[in-house]
Amino acid sequence: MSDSIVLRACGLKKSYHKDRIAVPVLRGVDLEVEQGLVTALVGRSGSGKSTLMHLLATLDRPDEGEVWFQGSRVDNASRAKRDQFRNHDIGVIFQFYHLLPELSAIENVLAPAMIGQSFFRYLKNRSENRKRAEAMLDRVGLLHRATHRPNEMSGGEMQRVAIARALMTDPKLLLADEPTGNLDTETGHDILMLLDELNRTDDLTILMITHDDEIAAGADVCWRMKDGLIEDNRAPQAAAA
Ligand SMILES: Nc1ncnc2c1ncn2[C@@H]1O[C@H](COP(=O)(O)OP(=O)(O)OP(=O)(O)O)[C@@H](O)[C@H]1O
Repeated sequence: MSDSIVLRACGLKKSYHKDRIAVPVLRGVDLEVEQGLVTALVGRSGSGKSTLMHLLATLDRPDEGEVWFQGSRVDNASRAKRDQFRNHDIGVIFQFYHLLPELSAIENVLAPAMIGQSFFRYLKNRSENRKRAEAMLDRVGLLHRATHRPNEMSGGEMQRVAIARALMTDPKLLLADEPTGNLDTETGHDILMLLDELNRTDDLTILMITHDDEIAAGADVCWRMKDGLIEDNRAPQAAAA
């Protein structure tokens, strides 16, 4: 794998089963994500984008094919290696934020540190973890909402908390599944600006799933998906045309 490719999918296939009948959703997907770029994966609803993202994040396993991260195969790695990959190497954000409703903003941001470290290590690093969580909330402009719970925040604020949480472990790659899909146009634009800034200033590599051609047009690279296959990979402006 070339050094500049952070994540690569080769020949990914996935079917869901309904009444013992296999429904193919991914039919042999090849995809590459280049270091330092914002890559868009664009396709219509039902084309298989979220299924693919789950496989890339090792939240689910492919029926066939491979997922490689920085030269190591992750789809069939040991549970410990997949945990390491999910908890440290990548950050994931979703359309509906997936925040824990009982926890405040800062507790949500701290959650990956709690999951990724042993209990005793977490206790030992408690003040360091807290400082990092505060810094991440500050990074997304929400330190003043640290003690607020999700039901006391707007959609845009919840997505910022989710981004801060994803940044907590200093990931090399951010996977974003329709990050603006639940937001009004202006708030969605603010979130895209924040992601763009994280890419440019913090050198965060981003793979963003979207059904919106206009959003894809803002990416450095655009992969277009149709019916469980990558249709093409071209400059985003051309893809949006
Ligand atoms: N757990 C499941 N069981 C059965 N079928 C599923 C399951 N998850 C997804 N599917 C089907 O797989 C296909 C692809 O779904 P997926 O969510 O990956 O598409 P998508 O491109 O992300 O769509 P959207 O933009 O609407 O989220 C759809 O036809 C969906 O109905």
